Amino acid sequence: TSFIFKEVCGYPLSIFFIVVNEFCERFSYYGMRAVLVLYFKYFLRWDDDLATSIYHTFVALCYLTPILGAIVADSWLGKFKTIIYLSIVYAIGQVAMAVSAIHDITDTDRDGTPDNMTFHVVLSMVGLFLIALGTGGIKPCVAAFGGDQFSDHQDRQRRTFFSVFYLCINGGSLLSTIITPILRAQDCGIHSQQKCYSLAFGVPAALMLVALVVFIVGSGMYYKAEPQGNIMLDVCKCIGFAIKNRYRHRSNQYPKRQHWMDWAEEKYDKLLIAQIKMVLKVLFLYIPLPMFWTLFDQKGSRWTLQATTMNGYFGSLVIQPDQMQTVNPILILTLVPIMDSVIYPLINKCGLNFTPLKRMTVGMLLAAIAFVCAALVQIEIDKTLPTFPSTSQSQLKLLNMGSETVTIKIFNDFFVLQASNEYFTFEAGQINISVGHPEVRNTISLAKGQRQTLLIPLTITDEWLMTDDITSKPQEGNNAIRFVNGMKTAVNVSIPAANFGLIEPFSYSNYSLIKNGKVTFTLWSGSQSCEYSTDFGFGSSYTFFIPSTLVFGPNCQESITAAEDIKPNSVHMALQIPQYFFITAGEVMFSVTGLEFSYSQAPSNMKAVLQAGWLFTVAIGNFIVLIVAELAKLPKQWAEYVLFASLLVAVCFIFSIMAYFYTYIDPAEIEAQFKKNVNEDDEDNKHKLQKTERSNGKINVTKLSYYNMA
Ligand SMILES: CC(C)C[C@H](NC(=O)[C@@H](N)CC(C)C)C(=O)O
Repeated sequence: TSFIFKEVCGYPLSIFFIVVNEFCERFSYYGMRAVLVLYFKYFLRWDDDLATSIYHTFVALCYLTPILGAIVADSWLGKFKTIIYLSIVYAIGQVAMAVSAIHDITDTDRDGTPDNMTFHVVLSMVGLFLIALGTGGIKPCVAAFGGDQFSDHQDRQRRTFFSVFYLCINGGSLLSTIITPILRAQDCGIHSQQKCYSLAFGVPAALMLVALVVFIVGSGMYYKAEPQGNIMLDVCKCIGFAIKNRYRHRSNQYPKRQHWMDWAEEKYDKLLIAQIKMVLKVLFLYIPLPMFWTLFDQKGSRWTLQATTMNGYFGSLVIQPDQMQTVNPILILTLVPIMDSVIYPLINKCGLNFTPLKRMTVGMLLAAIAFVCAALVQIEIDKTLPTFPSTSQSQLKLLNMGSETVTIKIFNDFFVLQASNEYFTFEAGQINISVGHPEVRNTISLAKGQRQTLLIPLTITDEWLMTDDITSKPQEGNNAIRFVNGMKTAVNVSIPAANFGLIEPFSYSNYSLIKNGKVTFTLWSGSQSCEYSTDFGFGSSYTFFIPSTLVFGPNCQESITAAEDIKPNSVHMALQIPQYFFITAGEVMFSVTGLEFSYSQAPSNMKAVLQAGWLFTVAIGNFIVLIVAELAKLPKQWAEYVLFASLLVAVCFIFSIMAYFYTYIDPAEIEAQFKKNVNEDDEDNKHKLQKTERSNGKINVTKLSYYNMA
């Protein structure tokens, strides 16, 4: 096909449109993904489990659909048309998501909640399906289409293109993951103001349209390789025939052939057989690769959970656990240029031959180191976690509402207490407690595996109360707060984000989860009020005690006491930076190199197919996380991190052996030789092929005979 070829600084101008398209597309994808779980939870009102499973199913689908897109591109429509058509599907999906998030559409009673939830659920599921089809479908095509724009002698420029392409992915995703949560937090609506999910999905939809328009604008400048028929069908038939033919000739009387695919020679073109050999060789090399993604993708799950047990105060700046993930794209934006312009040239200068497969091996090792760092951080966190009771133990603390001294007697031991801020652990199911003079004795039954607080009333002859306390760290860095009312009148406690309700005299509220930062509680009793302000960190639990002596008014703050049930997180989130650094350095060496490697080693008619194969390793990696975590069920999180690191080191060892035996090829050169010799006698071919050997990870033409068996 004809196209206008323009070059800027040695690079085809067309790639400008491709990288801008990728930037906008990744903005659209990651921006939508950033608010998706919250949309499920707060708009569609799904529970956490359903929201999480649908989210992961969607992400997995996004890495399975590339196979479909690649087959359509390489066998039928070509990459250009596939990108256009699937981008339209993608944009429709994004628009469907934005529309599904407009609550006013079905809010007939105008109370701010949709009245026909089925409409919103169905529309958003259709939207997500179209997005998965679009984003996955175009992904292998865009990268391969970008690679196609370079001619055979532009190896260096093509490598730089893949680095810039990766920068755009991360630039787009970084911006959108910052912007869309801000948009979501705005209020919008026609009849009532609600959180603006429609805007948070609408902006990614607009960016996808921009991506499409930018791609179309560059249309006249692209080199568009024509698809060569239904290549995937030919490949399958050819492989099937080779296997059948080999089986038919299994007896020793038939001479062996160099490669099992050579058994297809009777029926299939030698060029096709050679191309299939190239693809199979690379796909074989891919087998160990999912393990890298298994570790890589735990940034969003295990590492974020780890961050929820850490302290996110960076001076006056507070970093939320899930925001730590943005460290990855930020580091990508700095590490890719450093690697390309400093580290790799330096390694070359030292005379080391740092081939793509060696880079990928080092990338895997760096990811394993990242997990060792994560394990070390986890050990530090574990030291600060409270010891919760085992199933045979009970824990008890006391809250003495009066001023009498409390004496606990267990067998022959005595404790003299006003109140206990610490939990006592008991193996016994019952304990005797004596209080005051004259003594009031009580036998308390303890609940196994539980933490409880014994509330000793002001008048000790009144009924004693036992509360069930929290037995795990509050989720997502929240703080679990409750109030005990020691007054003779009911008290209402509220903060702007939560209402603890009316707490009856000598009673207590349920726990409420509140975010970190400064919080002011307002206590009401009749027309009297009291304001109590305090600062919360991450992951703590407190029981606030309102004493009978509380005097409402400006100085009431001092009378209220806080019992710390669970200490706030003390290990700082900054300690996660080394693990992020190593995993991102690993990503640059593994993923950027792998992207380029998959392109450069693929035959011309199966470039997108190999890109899809590369992305398929990401999908498998995600499944392995689920399987290993489920099977291993290690009691300690740090042990699981060490297990994953060890598995990756083992896989890395296997990969390095496979890589050692891999010979780099130049598919274009091999294909050119075939085309040149197409009319010549096969026997002559063997001798005509040059036996030049260009190693250094580039091409080994002596291997041409391997692909060109006569
Ligand atoms: C193959 C993908 C996993 C690669 C790529 N992801 C990244 O570059 C990440 N560093 C982005 C980050 C925001 C998770 C992609 O194409 O999305």
